[in-house]
Amino acid sequence: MGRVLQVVACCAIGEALVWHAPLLGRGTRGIARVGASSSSGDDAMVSSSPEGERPSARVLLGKFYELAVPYFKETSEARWLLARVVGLTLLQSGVSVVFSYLSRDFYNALSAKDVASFRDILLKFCGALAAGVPVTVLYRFERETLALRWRNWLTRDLLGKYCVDRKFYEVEYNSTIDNPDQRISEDAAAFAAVSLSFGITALTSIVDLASFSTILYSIYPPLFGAIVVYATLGSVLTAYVGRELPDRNFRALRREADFRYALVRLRENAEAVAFYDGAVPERRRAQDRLDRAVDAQADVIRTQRNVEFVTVAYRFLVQVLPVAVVAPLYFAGEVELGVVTQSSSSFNHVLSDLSAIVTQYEAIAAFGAGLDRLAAFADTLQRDDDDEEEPAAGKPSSPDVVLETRSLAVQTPDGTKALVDDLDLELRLGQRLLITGASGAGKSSVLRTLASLWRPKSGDVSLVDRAVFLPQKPYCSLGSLRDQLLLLNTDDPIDDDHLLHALELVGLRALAAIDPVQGLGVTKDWASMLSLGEQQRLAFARLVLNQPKLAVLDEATSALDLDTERRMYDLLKTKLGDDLAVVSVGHRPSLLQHHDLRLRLDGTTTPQLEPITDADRRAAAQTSII
Ligand SMILES: Nc1ncnc2c1ncn2[C@@H]1O[C@H](COP(=O)(O)OP(=O)(O)OP(=O)(O)O)[C@@H](O)[C@H]1O
Repeated sequence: MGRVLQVVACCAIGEALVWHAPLLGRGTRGIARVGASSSSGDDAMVSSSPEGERPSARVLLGKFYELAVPYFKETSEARWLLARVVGLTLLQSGVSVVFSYLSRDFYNALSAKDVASFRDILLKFCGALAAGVPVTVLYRFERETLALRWRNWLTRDLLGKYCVDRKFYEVEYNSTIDNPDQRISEDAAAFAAVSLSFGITALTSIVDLASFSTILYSIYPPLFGAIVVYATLGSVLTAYVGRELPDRNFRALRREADFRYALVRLRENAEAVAFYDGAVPERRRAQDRLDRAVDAQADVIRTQRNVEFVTVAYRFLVQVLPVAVVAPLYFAGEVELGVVTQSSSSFNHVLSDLSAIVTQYEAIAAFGAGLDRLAAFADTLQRDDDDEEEPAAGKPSSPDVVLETRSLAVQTPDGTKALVDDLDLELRLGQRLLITGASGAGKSSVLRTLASLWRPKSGDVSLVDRAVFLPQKPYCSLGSLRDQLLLLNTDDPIDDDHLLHALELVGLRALAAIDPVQGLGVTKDWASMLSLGEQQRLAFARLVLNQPKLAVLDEATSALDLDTERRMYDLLKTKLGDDLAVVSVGHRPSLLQHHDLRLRLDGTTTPQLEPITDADRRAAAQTSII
């Protein structure tokens, strides 16, 4: 019975549902995580709950409330639209009742061969059509408009929370949430459409139930009793036969997402897999996951078959049951033929209102799964909001200081690895600091902490406002060549001559000539078209255009030849000179030429800060790595 209540609590009645299993299974892990390892057959990818552990009806209802209500609380337009939809829903039910009576009179006139009444009813029928058609059309239009606006609001709300304070980074690296992209786009849209569908059908059902029950009762009270017994029996029997269905549905969704993720990994890493000749293990892995998904789906369809034995018999029986109950009255001449047909159509109406579990068992279970996913995502965004303050850096104590750390201790976000202890650093305009150390020593982690991506274990970081970080992996946004150059200058207008000059300085002027008509407006998939070195040079062009006070470069020249590396650092020197401080991370000895201070992470947690001398530079020139 708990399962029955759970399903009923999700919503009273459902009709055509769009939130289907395939939709939920359409999963990709976040692109940034594609290179990361995924646990084999990890079923915890789709839902926030572990396999087999679905939230209770009460929890689901709470989640539904939290997701659904804010839109209607916050915008008066939403309330008006909802009011219109509710009004049209009631009118729509009224239209059904009117047609039920017209149909009764129609058949009565027909069986009595009463031509005058028949004509009269045909006229009434045309009048009812004139009123009923606009109601039906507008009902659907307003309802879809509301679903669209609700989706828009919900998606914007999630997107806003996701993009604020680098939440996308938190979600990607510090949470168990998979596929945030899918949740923001597809799950939010499905939530709005399905919730509305459920809400409206629930309302329609209540109104229908009241009006058609009255009709049934007025025709013949035992008919009303028959329907209550029939619907109750049907619902209980279906819930019992299909009791495994929600869990099996959940499992099938997870495994489908697992399978899709294996394919996405292959697509995203196509070049690396081709170089490694790794298609065979990738295929084996994908096939394993496909097998698991197919097994889970086979379980689902077996259970569905059993449920269908009940539901199909139920639907067939209802064709004759009301007529069979009223037939004795008709044979006894106590009611006319129209009453028999009206009782049949009213019976069908009431039955569909009472038969939520029978008709929508699978759909409601799928809705619960989707709701759980979306709510878990919203919770994560909200939880981070309620957490302690973001680890924002303070401001340096003096105008020519661009970066200061006081007793800074750095550790990995999970707290398992202490990387740096007690770092005191003061960097002034014009100074150039190189951070060196073995792979895995914590160089990038120090930069992440300086950029406030990671919370310091202890100590403070102060940073000028105009600081720019270039990550190890170059980044190109979607958009034109101009957009790539202005990535750091989204607010300042910069004319095309300056942009072209910056391209010239980094040896990429030819990019503006790819399309002579569009010039800087040319749009390509820059990340896959440009070589790694070209993307790194593009990043230097951005620096020149942005003119920051502090540039933090994480192996930003690793893909460049030594000559180009020198030209890039010289460019910063000639263009920005003493108005810029630089912090670089790198392994190459050549980098010593471009820096005057060195922070050595030598495997202990105590970093060594030292000036770089000419002797160091000469000695380093004899080695291949520093
Ligand atoms: N999000 C994370 N969670 C847990 N450990 C992490 C995380 N990110 C990095 N680490 C670990 O922290 C250590 C330092 O990583 P970091 O990227 O700072 O090294 P690095 O010195 O920059 O190395 P490389 O020169 O190879 O780029 C590594 O052992 C790494 O595995």
